[in-house]
Amino acid sequence: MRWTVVLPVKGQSGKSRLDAGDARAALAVAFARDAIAASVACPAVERVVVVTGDETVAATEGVEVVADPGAGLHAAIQAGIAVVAPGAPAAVVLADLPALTPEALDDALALAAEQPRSYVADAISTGTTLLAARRADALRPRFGEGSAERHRAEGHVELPVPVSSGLRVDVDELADLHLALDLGVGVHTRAVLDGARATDAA
Ligand SMILES: Nc1nc2c(ncn2[C@@H]2O[C@H](COP(=O)(O)OP(=O)(O)OP(=O)(O)O)[C@@H](O)[C@H]2O)c(=O)[nH]1
Ligand SMILES: C=C(OP(=O)(O)O)C(=O)O
Repeated sequence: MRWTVVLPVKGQSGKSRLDAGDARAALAVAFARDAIAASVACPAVERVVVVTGDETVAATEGVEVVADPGAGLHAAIQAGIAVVAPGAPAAVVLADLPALTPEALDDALALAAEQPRSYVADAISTGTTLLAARRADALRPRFGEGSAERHRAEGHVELPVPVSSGLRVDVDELADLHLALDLGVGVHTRAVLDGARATDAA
C-alpha cells in the first residue's frame, strides 16, 4: 500500500513554547524540513502534501504544496486532505518531528495498512503525531491537547510504535528537543543547533 502523507506546517511563527531564544524560528522551520525529508524518502509514501504559508518550507523538493487557508491547524489539515482521492490511503503527520526517519515512518505505515483508521501517540501517549486511514475519507482529525483520547473515541486504533521511534517525539518544549537529540535529529535541525552554538562561542 502506498500512502499520501499530509504535513501541516506553520513555519517560522510556530513552536512558541520552545524556549530557544533567537534560534526558535529557525528551529521551527528545521523540524518541519527534517520531517518532510523523512516523508519524501520513505518507500511507502507516494505523495507528500505540505500545507503551509512558509516560503522556505514550500520550496522543499519532492512535495506538493497547498496554501495554508490561515484558519488554524484543522483548516490546514482539511485543505491537505482535500487534494487526496477519497478512497486513497492517507496519513496526517504533524511536522514537529526532527528525529523522524524514513524507516520509522515506513514501519508505522506498514502497521497502519492493517487498520481502517489508526493513530500514533506522542511520547507521553496523550497527543497524536500521525493519524492514518486506508481511505482518506475515513480520517477524523481531532488534533490539539489530549488528542489521542479523541482519536480513539473516533475509532482510530493506536498503533504499537515503540517509544524509541522518532515518530513519537514531537518537540514542543526544550525537554522534548533533548529527547529528540538522544535519538538523533535530521540535518536541518542539526545545522541550526550547530550554528547557534558557533554564534554563542564567538
Ligand atoms: N499549516 C498550518 N500548520 C499548523 C498550524 N498550526 C499548527 N500547525 C502545525 O501543526 C504541527 C503541530 O503544531 P503545534 O505544536 O500544535 O503548534 P505550533 O503552533 O507549532 O506550536 P505552539 O506555538 O507551541 O503551540 C506543526 O507541524 C505545526 O507547524 C496552522 O495554523 N497551519
Ligand atoms: C497538536 C497536538 O500536539 P502538540 O500541540 O503538542 O504538538 C496533538 O497532539 O494533537
